[in-house]
Amino acid sequence: MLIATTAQMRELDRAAIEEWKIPSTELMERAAEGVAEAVLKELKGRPGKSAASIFCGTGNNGGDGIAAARLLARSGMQVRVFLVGGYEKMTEDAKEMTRRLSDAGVNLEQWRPDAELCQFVRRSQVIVDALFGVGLSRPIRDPVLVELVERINRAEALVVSADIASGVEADTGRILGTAVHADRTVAFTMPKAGHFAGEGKLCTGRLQIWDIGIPPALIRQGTYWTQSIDADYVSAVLPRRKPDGHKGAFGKASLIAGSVGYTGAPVLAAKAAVRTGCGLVTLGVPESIYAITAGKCDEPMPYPLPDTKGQFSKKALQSFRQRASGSDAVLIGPGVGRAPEAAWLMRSLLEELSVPVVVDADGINALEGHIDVLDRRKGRVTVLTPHDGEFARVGGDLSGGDRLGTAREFARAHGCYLVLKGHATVIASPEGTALINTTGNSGMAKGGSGDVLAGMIVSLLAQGAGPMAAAAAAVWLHGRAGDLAAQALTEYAMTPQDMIGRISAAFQSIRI
Ligand SMILES: NC(=O)C1=CN([C@@H]2O[C@H](COP(=O)(O)OP(=O)(O)OC[C@H]3O[C@@H](n4cnc5c(N)ncnc54)[C@H](O)[C@@H]3O)[C@@H](O)[C@H]2O)[C@@H](O)CC1
Ligand SMILES: [K+]
Repeated sequence: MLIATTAQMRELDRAAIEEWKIPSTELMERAAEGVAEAVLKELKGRPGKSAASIFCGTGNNGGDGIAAARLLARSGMQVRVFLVGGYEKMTEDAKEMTRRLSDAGVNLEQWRPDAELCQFVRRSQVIVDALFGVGLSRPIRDPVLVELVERINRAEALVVSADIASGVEADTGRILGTAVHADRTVAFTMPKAGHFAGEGKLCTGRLQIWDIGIPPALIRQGTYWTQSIDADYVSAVLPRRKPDGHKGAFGKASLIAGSVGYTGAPVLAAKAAVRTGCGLVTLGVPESIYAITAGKCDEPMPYPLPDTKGQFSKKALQSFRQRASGSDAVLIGPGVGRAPEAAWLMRSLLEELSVPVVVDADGINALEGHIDVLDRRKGRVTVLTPHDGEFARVGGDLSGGDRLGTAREFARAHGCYLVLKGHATVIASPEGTALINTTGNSGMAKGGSGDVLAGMIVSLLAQGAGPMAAAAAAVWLHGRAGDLAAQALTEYAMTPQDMIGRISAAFQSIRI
């Protein structure tokens, strides 16, 4: 799904109102219909037997809530509508909705956490959160608001957020102060990054996009730099398989991985690469672990490279050149260790390889203090796959909490493709585009999971996918395989090996 920025949302609303002469109150009424419909659809009992507490801020998000309250009252629900903030601060449209509400016989009440109101909130089956939308501009600090957000989050009621969970920064997914944890979010016109990225994802609940009547022609005019990755996206970008292709037609991936102490990483990466479809997977490992690696590999082709004290030595470079010539894509780093010669090898490979290179784990660590090596690859394809710790080692600063923005900046500055792994993995390109993944679970946060992903990415690159396509498809399929493994085995017990076994089922869940 294409993701709009708050600036783009404002521009769409403005153009619809000023250029297309669509009354702003009409847009607000449509937004309210979306919220009311979501509430009524989810309601367990009959509307006449149900109560809703509707919390409204003073901006237009609050206006949406006030309008939704009228629609819910009309359905027979017992609604009480609470304004949080001063009446005089309300926008004109929100005031207009207040008049319409009062014409329908419902009053807008000032929120105060007294016993009687709190009692009503406690017995409400539904809470509508219309405190802040894309206009949230600073952290929520007002004690009345902070207490209210906590109250909403403690409540048993179904919580439906209008546009975005209040407290989530729409462009980043950061929580500003505190935030509502919604069960459902009805987002207007287009999704925002905050629905998918960072902690915002956890506050969103089930997301629904609701058309409020912005002309499609206006929406099409925009250039959207961010997208979420879903099954349709993956099936669109996956390299097609030629019916008459032989194994050479599906690419050769060369992996350089492993050390004494890390014998699993190379095998996991290589097996995942095979499972993801490439024709040939070769795997260079330090001599000391060759025998054990060979014993674990059937389809991938392992070979020994010179090592010293169990990690690659400088001599491995020459041997790798001979073995890996003709590769379509290379993966370096899983489990290679951090000894100086192994790190030197990682950097030397980056300097000389002209084919796409995926740099994972200790391959990334080898760039600590040597980021110039990465910069010199500008123009060649490099996919870096750090988790937060590795990202920090190469200068990625996540202290601001904006994973999306930070990833985008890094990719642009260093001319690489960045796969910033974690909850809602972000992928950023040197051109400034970014993707946010929607699959995966905490059962994947286990050693070996990253090796599987790296193998999947290099496999797709070898098959001819572009770097964004390869990264996006691999990340989504990897998460999907993880979700399927969790369903079958629980997040506790599932292993990266189990995920490799479910890559096939992940493929089956998309149109191919
Ligand atoms: N015509 C439009 O522009 C439409 C807007 N719509 C709704 O309007 C929303 C945007 O409305 P607004 O731009 O009025 O913004 P919001 O309603 O999101 O909030 C802005 C208000 O909150 C205040 N505020 C921001 N951060 C605060 C904080 N931390 N503590 C206390 N107060 C804070 C601001 O000063 C401002 O008064 C959208 O998310 C959507 O829900 C929809 O009604 C559709 C049409
Ligand atoms: K909201």
